[in-house]
Amino acid sequence: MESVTKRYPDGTVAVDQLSLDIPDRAITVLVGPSGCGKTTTLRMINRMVEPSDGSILIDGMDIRQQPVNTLRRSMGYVIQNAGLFQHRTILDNIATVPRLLGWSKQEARARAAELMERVGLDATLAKRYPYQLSGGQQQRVGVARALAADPPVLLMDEPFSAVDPVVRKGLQDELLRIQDELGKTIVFVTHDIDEAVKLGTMVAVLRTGGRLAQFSPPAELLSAPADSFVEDFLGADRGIRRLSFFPSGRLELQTAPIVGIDADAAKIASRAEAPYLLVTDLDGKPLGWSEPERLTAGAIDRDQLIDHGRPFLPGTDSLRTALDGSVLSPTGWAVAVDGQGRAVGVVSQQVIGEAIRAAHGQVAQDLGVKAAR
Ligand SMILES: Nc1ncnc2c1ncn2[C@@H]1O[C@H](COP(=O)(O)OP(=O)(O)OP(=O)(O)O)[C@@H](O)[C@H]1O
Repeated sequence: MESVTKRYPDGTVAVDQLSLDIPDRAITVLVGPSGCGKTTTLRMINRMVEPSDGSILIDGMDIRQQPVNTLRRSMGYVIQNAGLFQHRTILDNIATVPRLLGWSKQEARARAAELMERVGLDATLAKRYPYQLSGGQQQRVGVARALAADPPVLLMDEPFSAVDPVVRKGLQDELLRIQDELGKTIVFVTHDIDEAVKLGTMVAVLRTGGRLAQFSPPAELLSAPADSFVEDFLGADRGIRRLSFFPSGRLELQTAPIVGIDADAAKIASRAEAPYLLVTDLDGKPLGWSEPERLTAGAIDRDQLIDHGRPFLPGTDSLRTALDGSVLSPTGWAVAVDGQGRAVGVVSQQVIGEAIRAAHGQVAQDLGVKAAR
């Protein structure tokens, strides 16, 4: 987008000289307060709204150089409340665009069935009508319909705003999974900064009047908000949320404080220096903490153990999850597990704190290098 401005006939400037370099095969999120011009920006990309000034290029070509129908066919469009055709079955809703493109009914329905599976909809829903589906299921249908003709670009306007937080999280995870498989160029509008940070490869924060406040990867947004508007918009627990982008894989784990529930007296005695021991079942899965002097060899009482909090997977989970585990555990130690849930080590809040400080230092250094360039 090159200096794109939209002035509506009544004089409202919805978007003001917006320039954005939207990366392909990634998710770019437009976020900002109500009325800041997000929807207008999105609709200018598929020419539902024409810019008053500036130009929009895709792969270097001005979008005005091709017929509007050709342009729109290359772009799936998903809106809040899915916007499904109420009188068509789910399968036919999804098959709409392939049918418009001249596919046979059979081909279009086969494609629709494939997409239902891809977006996590059970095949038994195919014959139902939209009103017979939950809000979350309807949104999945909306996504499947937008993907039906396999467009390279997907425009999504607050697609998950109308569903409850749990369903919303499921839809977000599903979108990330689908994106991993399909690699579309997605422009996603939301007013929810957490959604933006979770989904975006790049996040454009807009302020009222359609002006760009910041355009950054989410980790950078959280680390270095451009000004007080962005900082306020990011909210109070920015520091904690930022930890989601720091990996936990390099945390130094201790294995000495781990003992099996069948541990004998000698073993318990050999570990007595640790303030707490993590007791595991015979498969190695964590059961809880205990102070070594409280453990009776051969007869460890599960009911006496202290809750071990939520374990984390080193390498997969972030430092935020590790810290959360340590905060939830009354001992202040977090438990690391493998994919099977077996304890592979434990780590203290102090060590996590050191890792956080090191990660902050690294980010500051990276940002410094970038600023100097
Ligand atoms: N057709 C129109 N005519 C005049 N003004 C309009 C028109 N459409 C939108 N606007 C105005 O343009 C501004 C931006 O609207 P837009 O819908 O793009 O914002 P938004 O960021 O998507 O808002 P929301 O989060 O509330 O959906 C608002 O002030 C809005 O009132």
